[in-house]
This record gives sequence, structure tokens and C-alpha cells, in this order.
Amino acid sequence: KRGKLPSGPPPLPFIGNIHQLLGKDVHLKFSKWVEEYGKLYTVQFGTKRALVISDPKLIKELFINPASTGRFVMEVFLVLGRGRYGIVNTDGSHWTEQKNFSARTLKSFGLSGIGKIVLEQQILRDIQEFLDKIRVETQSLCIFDLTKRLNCNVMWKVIASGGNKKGSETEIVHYNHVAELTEDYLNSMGKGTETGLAFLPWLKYIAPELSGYNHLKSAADKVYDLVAHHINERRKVFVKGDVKDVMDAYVEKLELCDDPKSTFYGKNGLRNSISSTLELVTASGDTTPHTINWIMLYLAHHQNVQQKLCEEIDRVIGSDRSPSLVDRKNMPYYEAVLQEILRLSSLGWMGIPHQLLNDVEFEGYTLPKGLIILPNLFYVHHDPETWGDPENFRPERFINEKGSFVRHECMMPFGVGKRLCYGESIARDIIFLFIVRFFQVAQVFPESLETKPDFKAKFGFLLTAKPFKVNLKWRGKMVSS
Ligand code: HEM
Repeated sequence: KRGKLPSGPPPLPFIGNIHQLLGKDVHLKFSKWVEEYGKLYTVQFGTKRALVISDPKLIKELFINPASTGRFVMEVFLVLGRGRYGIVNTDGSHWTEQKNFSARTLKSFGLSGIGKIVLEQQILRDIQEFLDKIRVETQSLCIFDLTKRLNCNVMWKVIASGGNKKGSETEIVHYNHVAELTEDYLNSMGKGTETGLAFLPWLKYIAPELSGYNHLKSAADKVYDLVAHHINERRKVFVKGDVKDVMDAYVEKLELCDDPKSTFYGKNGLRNSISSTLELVTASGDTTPHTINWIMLYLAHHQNVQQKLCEEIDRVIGSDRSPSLVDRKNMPYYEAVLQEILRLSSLGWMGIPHQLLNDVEFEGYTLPKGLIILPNLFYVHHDPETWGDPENFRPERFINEKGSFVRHECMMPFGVGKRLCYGESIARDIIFLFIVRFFQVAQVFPESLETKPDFKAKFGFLLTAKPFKVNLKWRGKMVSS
């Protein structure tokens, strides 16, 4: 099959399949095409060809090959990093150096690092504040707006807490500002996926307003300037060895780098550090709170599952103490609920597109260098051949006869292979602390009995739950953490 690629929906001259990929619910079109063309097919973005892979084994096989770690650079990300800097927009040795440093630093200052106990306590205090705030609400509540802020606070603590006086007025104003700017950028990124800008960068020239480019650029600039400002301020007061958070670690790395070949060296070093830090803020800004939001939606409409989760919380933690991350290993049902929601929601429905760095022999085809690779994660998580009843919410599918949680090799919500999401661990930790603490003291119900559940996702760069409200009922004691 040399020179040939798997077929797919017939492309039109110049635009390829773009006319079929604009607007809403593109993930469902990608699934429909699996039925027509099989688990390997190609689509055409203008002049660029993309291979869509819908088989988990094949995704794994290709994504562990170093040739597949190239990044197809999307305008919606490029505009944020102001070029190919940082992690998401880079590949090769540039990407390796930036990603390794970022992953290591996140680990050190996140929930598995040196200050993990203090951070866990701080997060629980933030969650307590959140609970206190909603406790006075008697009306039905849109939880998402609050969890988004909460998540941003947590991440900004990991990234830049060392520069702020804990609990001060400025800290709160500052956190809210970071959250607002991040949200604006993330919303415009979703819009850019709908209008096609993500795959057709030239739209910014012919339809800058309509494609959402103008708004995207101004939102991206604001959040970039904010992070750049903080890094530059820290550089002015840099003290070697005084590293309190992720941002300090970047500043130290920049100040001490004397290797011109390093991606931390000189002006480009600064650009890379700003981009990489920025990516931590934006990559976590939507993903974690939207996952929490999906959990709320499913549990509000599946009282039996919520009941079982509450029973597990009561059994393992009780009501006299706050949860701790060490409880997680004793909570298989929680793990199964999260896994089932990650499967059903498939937030990152096509991951972030890869691009081949070299020719690759794959399934009898010679895939050419430069080919875009799209893992059809939504389909993988909904394939009837794998799941039998993919549309049903059934956490039990991840529980074995002994009552233990079992992993499933077809689950890949955080991607797979060498470019796997390295925020998985902190995302899982934050979600655990939030959900378990929340259901330790509260229950959620649909806004009204007539409210019909709508589990169909709102389409964008991420698949998110449509806005909804829940009613709360308080249970257990409001133990303070
Ligand atoms: C439920 C939460 C999350 C989900 C479902 C998720 C999912 C994903 C997926 C599917 C990818 C694409 C992997 C690929 O390119 O093949 C990705 C990449 C990435 N994620 Fe996450 N993510 C989540 C949370 C986070 C958090 C909290 C952070 C940061 C703290 C983060 C940082 C990143 C970064 C920087 C990349 C790009 C990595 C690269 O280009 O090599 N993610 N994520």
C-alpha cells in the first residue's frame, strides 16, 4: 500500500472535508465515519491530510513510536504561546526538555511533592470555603462557575503561591483575575474549534472577526501578559536556592542556564518558560472543573449511584474527619464512578493532534512524514464492540467480582503514549478531594423533577456538559479541615 492511505469521506478541491467539519457535534461525525470507512480513515483539512484512528490498540501502537510525537500546531494554541514555544506547540528535543522540566516541577510542587500535606490542607480549606459559600444558597445552583474558580485557585497556588501573602485581599482579587482571563481565553478557543480556525489558520486573514480570531488573540494576549509580568517580577528579586513554587523553579532555571543549546537559554528561554507556565494554567483551567461538572450532572440524575458513593465515603472516611488522598486506594467505587464519567464525557474527544516526524510503516501503509494523526478518543470510549452498552452510565463495568476497581485497556481519557497528559495525576487528586469532600456533606438532585437530563455534550475543543443547575441537600457534619 506504498503511496496509498486509508480512504475516507471524499474531499472537495482546496477545502478538503472542512465543510463537513464545521459547526457542532463534529465528534459524532467522526464516529459515523467509522461505520462507513472503518477504524482507520483519512480526512482532509484544506491541503493537509489527517489519519483518524479509532482502534485503541492501534492508537497505542502508533503513539509509543517516537515518530508520532510531532505536534500539528493549531492556531488556537499558537496564538497563546506567540509561536512555537513551551510544550503543547513544540516537538523533538525542544519539547522533551520543556516537558520533562515542567512535569518534574509540577510533581515537586503538586500533590505528590515535598509540600503535599500542606497543599492538601490548603485545598481542603478552599473546598470548605466553597461549601460555606453555597451553604447559604437556598435556590438551585450552577456549581460549575464556583468549581472553575476553585480549581484555578488551586493551580495558581501550585504555580505561583510563593509570591503572594496567603489569604490576603490581594491574593483573592489576584486569583479571580487569573481565573477570568483564563476563562476568556478558553471560551474563545472553543469557539475557534467550532468556526474551523483550529484547523484552517488562514481564516484569521479572511475572516478575523467571524472566525473568532480577533477575540481569541486579545484574550490570549491578556493571559500571556499576566504570566510574563509575574515571571519578570520574580526575576528582579531572584535568590538562588529560594524556590517556593513552579514559577520560582522556572526563574531559577532561566537565571542559571548558561548553555546556548538549551531551550531555557536567553530570550527564547524566557519565551519558553512563559509559554510552559501558561500552558499549566490553561490546560488545567477547563479540564478539571468540567470533569467535576460532568460528575455532578450524572450523579444528580442517578441517585442510586450517588447513594452508593455516599455509602463508600461514610464507610471509609466517616463524618468526623476530612478526606485525604491516602483514602483513594480504599475507594474502588469512587474510582469506578470517575472512570465511567471520563469514558462517557470523553472531554478531550480527539486529544491534541499529533503529526508524524518521519515516515512510518503502519498496518501495511507507509504513513508519510507530516501526516496529522487524530486519535478518535470519543469513539474508543463509546465503541459498542468494546463496551456492549456504551450509552449507559454503569460504573460497575469497572468493578470486578471481588469489589475491586479494574482498569480497562481501552480507557485513554488523558491520551496515551509518549505525549500523554502529564497533568493527569494532579487532576485526579483535585477531583478526588473535591468530590469526596462534597458528597461527604451534601447530596445533589435535579433542579426539578420535570427536568429532563441532557447528557449530550456541548461541542468545542472539549466536550462539556451544557449548563445545568442542581438542588442541594445537606448530609453529615460540616467538619472543618
Ligand atoms: C480531567 C482532566 C484532564 C484531561 C481529561 C486531560 C486530557 C489531555 C489529553 C487527551 C491530552 C492530549 C495528549 C496528546 O497530545 O496525545 C492532554 C495534554 C496535555 N495536558 Fe491534559 N488533561 C487534563 C488535565 C490536565 C491538567 C490539570 C494539566 C496541567 C496541570 C494538563 C496539562 C496538559 C498539557 C501541558 C498537555 C500537552 C502535553 C504535550 O503537548 O506533550 N492537563 N491532556
